[in-house]
Amino acid sequence: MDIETAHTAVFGAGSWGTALAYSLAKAGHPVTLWARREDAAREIAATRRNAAYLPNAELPASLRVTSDLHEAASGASVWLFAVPSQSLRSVATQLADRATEPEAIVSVAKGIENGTLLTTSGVLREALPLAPEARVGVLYGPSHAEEVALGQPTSVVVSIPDLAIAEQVQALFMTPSLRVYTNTDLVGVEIAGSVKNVMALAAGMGDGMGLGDNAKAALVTRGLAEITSLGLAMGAAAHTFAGLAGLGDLVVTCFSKHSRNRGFGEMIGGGKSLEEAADAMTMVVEGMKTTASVRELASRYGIEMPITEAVARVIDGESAPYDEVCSLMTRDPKHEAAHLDGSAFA
Ligand SMILES: NC(=O)C1=CN([C@@H]2O[C@H](COP(=O)(O)OP(=O)(O)OC[C@H]3O[C@@H](n4cnc5c(N)ncnc54)[C@H](OP(=O)(O)O)[C@@H]3O)[C@@H](O)[C@H]2O)C=CC1
Ligand SMILES: O=C(CO)COP(=O)(O)O
Repeated sequence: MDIETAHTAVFGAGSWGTALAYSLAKAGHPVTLWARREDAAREIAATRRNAAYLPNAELPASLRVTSDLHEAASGASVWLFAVPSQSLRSVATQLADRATEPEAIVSVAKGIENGTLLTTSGVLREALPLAPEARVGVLYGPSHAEEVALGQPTSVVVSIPDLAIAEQVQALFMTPSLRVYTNTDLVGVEIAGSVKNVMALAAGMGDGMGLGDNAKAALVTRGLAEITSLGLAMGAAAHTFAGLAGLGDLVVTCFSKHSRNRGFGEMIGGGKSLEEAADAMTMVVEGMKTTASVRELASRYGIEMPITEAVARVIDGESAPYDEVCSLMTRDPKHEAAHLDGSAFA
């Protein structure tokens, strides 16, 4: 891939797809942004702004926008999927016939598909069977779109099985304000980046209930223990959970004012019903559906995930956030590193 001329198709014109398309275009790379609605594509193209999802970025004139999926894919060396994880399959399937064309296929959607329990690269491998598996991966890490659009320093990680391709994608996305690392532990990066949304819902509930910094620090730490134990059981490398997709993304999502997952949790913790909170959201809250998938994965791999269970019970309307805090605090005593020594949470 010639980094200077490589054309990227960004599928999904929400906040993250728009921010990444903006970053690439501003760096001088050819980019086409696909929006599923024709009116949205027309408005973005005409105003050079995505008023609904990322109003602060003025999109370069070079950035093409279309609602025609095949037009967006045409001639692209990199396919970047930026639609919600539960919609990824339906979008990718439409491109199945031409999946041999791109040199890299990258998901930035963070979630675990309901039913199949697949991570997003797994969904792409199934939806695009003609694509060589070594070219399919993810770009994850602590990266709120609003800050990327402002050029605030941000570091992310690209994970694609073929390291040479990962390094090309790394070079393509690198700018002075967007630093990209590589990591070949795809399952670890995806589990870390997806399960953190469950923890961010819990962090937000704590914020809504007025819990303090001690509680948030404990949640992040024990949340990371849960994520790590699930990831290790699924074959991930331990170092990933201390990296950008692990600790990095967990911290930013649990603390940031920009996080939709944390914000949604805050409304629930503050006493809003699930319906009221959903009505107040205009953007995707991935953790809501991913929680059910993570709960099933925990059961499949025999991993105890008490925070995930607590979030799932609140989402299912089986209990209230404060009751779950009390239950978590009064569980049986444990060794802090039980999840690392193979004895699991006996
Ligand atoms: N925002 C961020 O800072 C970051 C987001 N991510 C991840 O990126 C993914 C996308 O999130 P984000 O851009 O923030 O989401 P937004 O809620 O900002 O936008 C969602 C976008 O997806 C489109 N969309 C929704 N449903 C479908 C569908 N069924 N088919 C096709 N397109 C659809 C929406 O189109 P329409 O307007 O027509 O509904 C909209 O363009 C998520 O997995 C998220 O976790 C990752 C890192 C950072
Ligand atoms: O993944 C993200 C930041 O890295 C975005 O998180 P939210 O979806 O909670 O806003």
